[in-house]
Amino acid sequence: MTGSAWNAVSGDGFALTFGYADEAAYAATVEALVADGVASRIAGRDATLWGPEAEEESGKRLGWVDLSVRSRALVSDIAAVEVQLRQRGVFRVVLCGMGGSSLAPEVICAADGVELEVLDSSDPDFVRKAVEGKLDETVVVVSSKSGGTVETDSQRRAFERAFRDVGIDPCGRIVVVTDPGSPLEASAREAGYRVFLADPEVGGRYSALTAFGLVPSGLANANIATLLDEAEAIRPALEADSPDNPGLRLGALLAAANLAGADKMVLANAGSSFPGFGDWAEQLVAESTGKNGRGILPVVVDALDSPNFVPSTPDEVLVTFGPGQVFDTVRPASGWGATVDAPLGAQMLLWEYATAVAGRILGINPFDQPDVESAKSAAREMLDGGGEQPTPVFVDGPVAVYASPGWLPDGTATVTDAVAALLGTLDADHGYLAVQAYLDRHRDAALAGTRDTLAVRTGRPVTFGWGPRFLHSTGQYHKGGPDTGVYLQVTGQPVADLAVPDRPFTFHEFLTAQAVGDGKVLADKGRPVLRLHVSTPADLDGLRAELA
Ligand SMILES: O=P(O)(O)OC[C@H]1O[C@H](O)[C@H](O)[C@@H](O)[C@@H]1O
Repeated sequence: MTGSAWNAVSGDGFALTFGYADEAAYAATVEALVADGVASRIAGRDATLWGPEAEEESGKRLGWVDLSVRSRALVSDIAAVEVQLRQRGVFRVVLCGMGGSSLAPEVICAADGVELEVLDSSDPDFVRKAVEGKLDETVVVVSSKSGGTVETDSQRRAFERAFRDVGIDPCGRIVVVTDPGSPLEASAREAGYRVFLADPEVGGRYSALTAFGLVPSGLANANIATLLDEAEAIRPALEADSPDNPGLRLGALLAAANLAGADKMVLANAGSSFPGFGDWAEQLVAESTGKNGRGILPVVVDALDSPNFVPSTPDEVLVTFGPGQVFDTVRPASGWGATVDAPLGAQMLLWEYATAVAGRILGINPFDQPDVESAKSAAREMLDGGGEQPTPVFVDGPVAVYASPGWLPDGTATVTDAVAALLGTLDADHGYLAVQAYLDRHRDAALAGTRDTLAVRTGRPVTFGWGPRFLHSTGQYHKGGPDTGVYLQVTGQPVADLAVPDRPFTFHEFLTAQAVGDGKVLADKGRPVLRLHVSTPADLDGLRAELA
């Protein structure tokens, strides 16, 4: 790699390589971590590592370090339920849950090639399709750590109604995963549902190896014992106060690059069998570090030749997972890069360590999410009728255009000009564009291709997130991280709306309130937000062409 040093560490089941633009800064960072005994102190659940302000939260969030041992007992309990369900002809597993309560099982099941339907949406067309599936063969896992997430509660209500409508008692078909003492635990016990309690000392995005990751994956027949074995195999290396510790190395690299101005991490699959890992790591890194005006922005790309990876910008660290050795040919513009090769369970624990380490170096509490609540309360206000209903700035054919104040030139009258004006606000050195689509992520999947086209068009880092899924992942970074983002929201009319049983709002009203509420929080922070609202799902084709 031109202009940068290059190094490698490997051990039992893992191999990492690192490129760094500033070898001295990187080496000093690793040395300090070793001298301070950071790895063994994380393993020993030392809550003082992130400073006095973070201590209270850290004190109850370090239970993830030895889950590869403590979660063992769950494996047989889950297998017993799985066998019972299969004997009763129940083969379809649907998971209702947001963020940390669904991203891990999604990648675990995909890696194992087993079917798990993840319902992490409030889009009415998406929800309706899930509740109209083969209910006689369905078990629904309702996962929520807090037990108070409105999306998950609404999805549960929709399934309860759907089961009853076809004469199935939801009691034998709903399995709940939650923290002890949550409101969901109480209501689930009252309803007679099977309840798995998770470890309350593990935060959502670190919960892959708790009941949150294991119950839905195990019921879908993924090999969760192997996943725990993989994590257990790498644990000694991660707990060692050594410069060869891969968690220290990766955390130090991400933090040193960040301090040197490379504050975006472009993440790509280099031949691993778990391509969806990027979405899981995205939540872990973005929500853990994106706060107090700082942080690491994950930019998940589809392939090793995707724009932002090739070519990259000087503010990007390039990171791959899997055995591929792309840096033989690809040169990160920043000089900072890493390849991380390990099996899935090991990757998960390694990235958790690396994130906690990066948080310590950057002076960030990696266990809280102080800005997530703001979007939730703005959405609540909209639903209660307290929020001002937005009016479009103009309508161009099938697209109604909304803009936050202060950046759209007067007289703008076409989608083309509005998009060009938004992209024109991007800072050439540090700016990034976030595309946020509050749509049906299966039906409208082609829209995700706009990430690449807009990255080419702008020459800047571009992220793509489905709403409301991203609100529980990168949403924290967008609101709490550096003031460098510009935001393109895409919303639309559903084919048909759907009532949320026994609630005073429909799914589409809820989804709209989430988009408008989050847009308002971003706008209140002075960030440019453009919302394009299409009249029918078919109009998205035209919009895609417009964004190319
Ligand atoms: O599991 P739940 O309590 O329903 O939370 C689901 C998600 O909600 C919030 O958005 C948090 O920021 C996430 O970290 C969490 O994973």
